[in-house]
Formats: sequence, structure tokens, C-alpha cells
Amino acid sequence: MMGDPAGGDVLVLNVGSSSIKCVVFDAALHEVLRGEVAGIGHRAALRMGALRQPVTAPDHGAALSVVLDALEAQGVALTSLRVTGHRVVHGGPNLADPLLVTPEVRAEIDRCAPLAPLHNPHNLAAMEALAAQAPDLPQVACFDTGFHANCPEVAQRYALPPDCAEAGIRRYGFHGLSYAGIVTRLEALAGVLPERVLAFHLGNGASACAILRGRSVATTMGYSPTDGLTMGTRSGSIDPNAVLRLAGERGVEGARDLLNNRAGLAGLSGGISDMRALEESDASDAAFAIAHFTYWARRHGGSLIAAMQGLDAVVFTGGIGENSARIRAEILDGLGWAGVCYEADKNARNAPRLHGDGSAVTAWVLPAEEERVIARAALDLVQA
Ligand SMILES: Nc1ncnc2c1ncn2[C@@H]1O[C@H](COP(=O)(O)OP(=O)(O)O)[C@@H](O)[C@H]1O
Ligand SMILES: CC(=O)OP(=O)(O)O
Ligand SMILES: [Mg+2]
Repeated sequence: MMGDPAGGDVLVLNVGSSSIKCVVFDAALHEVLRGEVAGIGHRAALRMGALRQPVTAPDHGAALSVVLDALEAQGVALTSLRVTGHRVVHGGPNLADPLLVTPEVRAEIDRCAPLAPLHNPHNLAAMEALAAQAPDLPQVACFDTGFHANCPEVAQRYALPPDCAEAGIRRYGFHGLSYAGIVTRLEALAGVLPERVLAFHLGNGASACAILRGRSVATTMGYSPTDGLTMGTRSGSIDPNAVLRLAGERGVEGARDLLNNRAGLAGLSGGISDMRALEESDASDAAFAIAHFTYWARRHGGSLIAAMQGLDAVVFTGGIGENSARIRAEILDGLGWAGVCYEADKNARNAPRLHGDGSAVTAWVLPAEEERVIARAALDLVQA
């Protein structure tokens, strides 16, 4: 339900690695206004309400200004909101549950910035921009790591001595706000929440999660959001000795830049990180990048199915997961051995329900609802 933008109570900013999404909700969590600058640094475009236009956004700072100006133009007065909520990607060992943003919380988010260089600095910049414009507006930080905080210890620990884990070197997992939203939405759609859910969040950052009875038991991202699946510009899983060699040859910063900004689909294809652009390309490198993406999604998916000892439902979300029938088909075709089947016409329509009647394993496309999860937590916190 869309209402009057000026009547909003909660503004949520979801600053991702290639996009800034914003949603204004009223106190009953009805969506009042939704907007997004997508394709930051590539072919950036603004969508807000009925507005659609290309914009100049070579980096996140420029994209944030575009979003804040557009909100103002739509009549959203920051000073009349009750609260604003932010997605923060890395909470490190100390931040898991939603929190009011204080100078101490900001300092802790900043300490985690080297672990999520494509996210945490931009998440902080959004908080600072809002604080400058509306100093009295309460801000709430919600963490992508929180949903995975209770994974079994065997899934969290690396095979390293205990002092490493005590120093925070362990698997955290990300996209947790999206996975939490999937649990809520899937339960509502399916009637009963399937026991063993394999969820794929496929956006510019991509991960998969084993959700057993509504809780994360394993996920593909680790110490940072660079591990796991092949991503837009991130390598995904890579042997630690290869990383050490890269750091030795190119320096730590050179290795960090390569693994986070110039690897993944971009590294394989000669610079194209955007899945839609890859699908439109005839180049063999682009086809190989897509094949790499789907192959490793299936490989990791199999590992997560083993972590749950079986499978009852597969869910796709994120920009690629929600919109690319081709990518979903290539992943689902490779999971037939696990009992997954789907109907091609439903897949082509991005229908929420991809499976036919009587299918033992169900398959779904659900919107990433990180903003709703954040808005609920932010309102709960200011009302408490
Ligand atoms: N119709 C589509 N077909 C294929 N890929 C798409 C489509 N629409 C969006 N995408 C891809 O989704 C990705 C962005 O996902 P998104 O979840 O919005 O990003 P972020 O990780 O920044 O939040 C890009 O690779 C984009 O090309
Ligand atoms: C954690 C992560 O990779 O987020 P995004 O997909 O929004 O970049
Ligand atoms: Mg995202």
C-alpha cells in the first residue's frame, strides 16, 4: 500500500555494494515510498516512486547524495521521521542485535571496516549524512551478521588454534537480514515453514544459507563477505596460500583490491560485474563467468544440503535471484539429484512459486525484504 510520503515514520537505508535502496514506511509498516540507485559506478540509475532516470553516481558518496536529494524532492522530511534504520553489513564479534547508533557503536562498525571494505565505510557514511541533516533523529543499526550468530560452533570456527577464534577470526556470515525476511515470507506463503531451506541471496554480493527450522546452521560467506560464491567483483572461496602469494607479490592493499574489486564476474569476464550485462553479452568470457557463477552456486548448495541432512525448499532472492530465470534454471537443473524440480514457465515469469503440485522439494522466488526487517527492528527499539 502506498501512502503519502510526507506521512512516513521510518526511513530505511540499505547500502549494498552496488546499490543504495531506501524505503519509507508508516508506523503500521506499510510501504509509503521506495527508491533505489542501482548500478553504482557502472550504469547508475535512480528509481523512486514513478521516477526513473539515469544518474551520475561513480561512487557511493555520489549515490547517497542522489538518494537524499530525491527523498527531499518527494516530500520526505528527515526531521519529521520517528526513526531511521540502516543495514550494517559487518558487526564483528561484538554487534549482532539491532542497536541505537551511538558514537561507540559507530566506532565499532568502523573497526570492522577492513573486514567489509565494500560496505561498512558506506554504511557509516550514510549514518553521518543523516546525523548532519537531522541530528535529533534516532538511528538504528541492524547487522547482516546477526542471523548467523547462533550457527553451530563447528560451522563458525576455522581449523585454527583457539587464540585466533578469540581474536575474532571466525566465520560470521552475511545477508542475514535478507535470510530473516525470507523465513517470515516463506512461512506466510507456504503455510508452514519448510524444515530444511536452502536460500540463495544472489545480488552483487552473493551467498547461500542452510536454514534449519528457521535458523541459520551454515552459510557460504565467512570472516568477510568475500568468501563463498563467485560474486560481482569478489573472488569467493580461494586457497589461503594463493592469497598469501598475491599479498607477497602485490602488497596487502594490492591483494585486497584484487580480491574485492577486480575478481569474481568482473575478473573472469574482462571487467563486467553486472549479471544483466553479462547475460546480454555474446563474448565467450562472459559465458564462462556465468558458468563459473552457477557451477559454484550448485557446489556450495550441495554442501549446505549436507549440513541440513536433506532439503525441503529452495529459495532465490537478491537482484539476480529475483530477476534472472536463466541463472535460477542453471542452478536448479544442477540440484535435481536433491529432488528439486520446477516448472519452466513459472520460472520464466519470476513467479513466487516455481514448483508444481505434489513436488517433494518446493522452489520459490521471494523479494529481499531487508528493509522491512530493519524497519520493524527500528520501530521496536524506539518504542521500547
Ligand atoms: N533482469 C535481470 N537479469 C539478470 N540480472 C539482473 C537483473 N536485474 C538485476 N540483475 C542483477 O542483480 C545484481 C544487483 O543485485 P542487487 O541485489 O540489487 O545488488 P546489491 O548486492 O548491491 O544489493 C546485478 O548484477 C544486476 O545485473
Ligand atoms: C553482504 C553483501 O555482500 O551485501 P551486498 O550483496 O548488498 O553487496
Ligand atoms: Mg543487497
